Amino acid sequence: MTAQTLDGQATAAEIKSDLRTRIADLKASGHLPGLGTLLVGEDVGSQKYVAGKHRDCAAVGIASIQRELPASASQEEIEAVVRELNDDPACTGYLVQLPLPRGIDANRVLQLIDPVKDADGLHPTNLGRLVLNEPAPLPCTPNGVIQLLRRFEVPIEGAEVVVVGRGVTVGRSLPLLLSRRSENATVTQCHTGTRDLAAHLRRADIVVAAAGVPHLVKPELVKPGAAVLDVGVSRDESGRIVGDVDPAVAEVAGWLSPNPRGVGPMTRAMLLTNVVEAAERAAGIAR
Ligand SMILES: Nc1nc2c(c(=O)[nH]1)N[C@@H](CN(C=O)c1ccc(C(=O)N[C@@H](CCC(=O)O)C(=O)O)cc1)CN2
Repeated sequence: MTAQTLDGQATAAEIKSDLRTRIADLKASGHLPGLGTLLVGEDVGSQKYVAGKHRDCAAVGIASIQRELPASASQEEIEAVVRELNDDPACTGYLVQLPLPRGIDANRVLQLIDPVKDADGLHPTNLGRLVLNEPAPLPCTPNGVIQLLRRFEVPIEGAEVVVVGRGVTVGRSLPLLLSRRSENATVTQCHTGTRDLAAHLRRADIVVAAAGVPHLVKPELVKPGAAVLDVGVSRDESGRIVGDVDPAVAEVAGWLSPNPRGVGPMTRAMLLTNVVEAAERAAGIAR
């Protein structure tokens, strides 16, 4: 068997093309969406991701507001920029790029973001809304995973899903999304405390690997025909991405997301979607 590729790059391009029309409608009604980013420090990966987000904005017609601080910035300096972005009317949605430098209380920073402008869906109010099943901006990578599964018609209803990882941006909220009535999956969350990861993986219909452990998911751990999504990002000596999934899994799986060009571009497409939806809400445009 050779797995069907869950092509995130192509899917994200389709989503962006749909968003262009909505952005044109917003602009025609005098509402210009603007995405703000705050990048603290010089992490090369984070710089790349933020640059990609602004490239996407330029491509679809969203205005960009880029704020940067050095790695030495204090908690107070970071919080001051967050307050500025809250008050800036040109910035209709924004995010603070994670991770923040060591010593910074990221939760305090996230809590300061105006929930209405939370483009990442990571503000505690919006995560709480997700728990309560109320409308809220959805966390970008988890929503990107769901959209990729839906668009490639991977059966989710009733599926046994294993999510490996419990980080703030993916692992914590993905099980919440997958277990909503609209998805109806049965989800097992695995992490470093899981006693027999192999046993969980072998019975999964869908595996989402977001542990940050290179090639953690090997072909012999995957049920034939399963869908496998590779979210993990590690880098080799030359800076190339090494995912959580051994590429040889393609010989066993029914679907496999490449890495790069799988879930990463979908994360960015979902961010743009959140910005457009927030601008539409502000403009009173119902969808
Ligand atoms: N505030 C946030 N911080 C972080 C998030 C997040 O959703 N919000 N997620 C990750 C990083 N991330 C988004 O910020 C992200 C990761 C990967 C990509 C992407 O497009 N990757 C490309 C490859 C790019 C490369 O060559 O390095 C791909 O997969 O094809 C976009 C965004 C942590 N921080």
